[in-house]
Amino acid sequence: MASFFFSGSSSRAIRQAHASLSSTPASALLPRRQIVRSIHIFRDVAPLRSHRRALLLDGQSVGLVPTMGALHHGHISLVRAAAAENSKVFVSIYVNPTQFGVHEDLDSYPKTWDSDLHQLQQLDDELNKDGKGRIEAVFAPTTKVMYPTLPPDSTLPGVGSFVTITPIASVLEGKSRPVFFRGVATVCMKLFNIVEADRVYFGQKDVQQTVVIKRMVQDFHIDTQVRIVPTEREPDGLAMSSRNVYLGERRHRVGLVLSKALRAAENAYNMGRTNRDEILAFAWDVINRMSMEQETLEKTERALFEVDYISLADPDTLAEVETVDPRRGAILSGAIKMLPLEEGTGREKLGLGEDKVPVRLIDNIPLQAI
Ligand SMILES: Nc1ncnc2c1ncn2[C@@H]1O[C@H](COP(=O)(O)OP(=O)(O)OP(=O)(O)O)[C@@H](O)[C@H]1O
Ligand SMILES: CC(C)(CO)[C@@H](O)C(=O)[O-]
Ligand code: BAL
Repeated sequence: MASFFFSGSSSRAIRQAHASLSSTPASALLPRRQIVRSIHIFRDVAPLRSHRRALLLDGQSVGLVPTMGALHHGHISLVRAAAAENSKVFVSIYVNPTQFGVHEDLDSYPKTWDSDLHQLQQLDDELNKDGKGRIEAVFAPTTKVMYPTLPPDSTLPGVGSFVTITPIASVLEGKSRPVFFRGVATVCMKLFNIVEADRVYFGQKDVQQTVVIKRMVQDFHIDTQVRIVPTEREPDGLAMSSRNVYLGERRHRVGLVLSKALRAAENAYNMGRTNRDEILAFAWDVINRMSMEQETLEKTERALFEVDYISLADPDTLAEVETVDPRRGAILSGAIKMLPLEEGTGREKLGLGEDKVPVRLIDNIPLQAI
């Protein structure tokens, strides 16, 4: 049975974390004496580093899974992938302010610390039984730890030490979220420097993030290998995402339009089409039909959405392509914004925040090279 061990934290942080843990039914179930092993929780850099150094001297390999918490099956699949090829897995949980624009959802970003720890603990018990690598540590830094000299700045051009990767970071997601990839690259550079992992794990769901991180690792000669793990989906096809907790059943059902549209375009490619307009027409057909259908419904029945982009792009540069070269493949991706519900019925299952929070959904499908 795994348990948690607070390593090198300030006493206040320890008390807070214990208070948080002790409120979970899971921690109440932990046996009092039979503690076989602990997952370390680090809040600061120095104790993590000395622990990491000991692992290095002991010949252990380390995989890092960066997250913003609110863990779901997508995150769990990343941890599984890390445990399959490293003896020790570090999971970071940190909601990084510099990747949120000033009007974005930093304040409402879901935080589920107790459930996150519980899931990691359960997974670690399972990994132990299967003889796989183990979850060694959770790194949950404070913002003062991550941004030690200046408070984090989400404005442009902004004040502080930043990593910028251009032009990849300015297209697609970067166009709508201009500070996003600067924040992601900056915090990942910090995490990579702190943990010095042999391998780092990212989800295909955030495809542009994977391209930015791979480029950063290459250009800055960071000594780690970047692994990309396939997108985990709900049974109906919706890509799992922490923000999905804000989708009630109506917005969830309508939000499926994105994965369906991308799937239709993928089918067109698989049937031999390579021309951009022809492939994307299949996606737009699905979207336009859903959009028109929603507009004809009553406010109590519909869920409106806005399309940000539907893209067909090169897998390495994310530059839009006119024709897919089947030897290279391509990335089909899209983003839509689910608008708040206008009127409820009083009978349907609502999401967190009663479906009043706008939700950005992103998804992508790699078109395979053949
Ligand atoms: N459905 C998924 N399948 C595989 N990996 C995923 C999935 N969702 C997220 N990840 C990966 O988990 C890592 C941490 O992501 P993050 O904590 O932001 O969760 P998220 O679900 O992407 O949240 P958000 O709602 O903010 O997009 C990233 O590498 C991300 O790509
Ligand atoms: C990589 C990451 C943890 C950086 O904050 C975040 O962008 C995410 O969760 O995908
Ligand atoms: N998964 C990427 C984090 C974000 O959207 O803020």
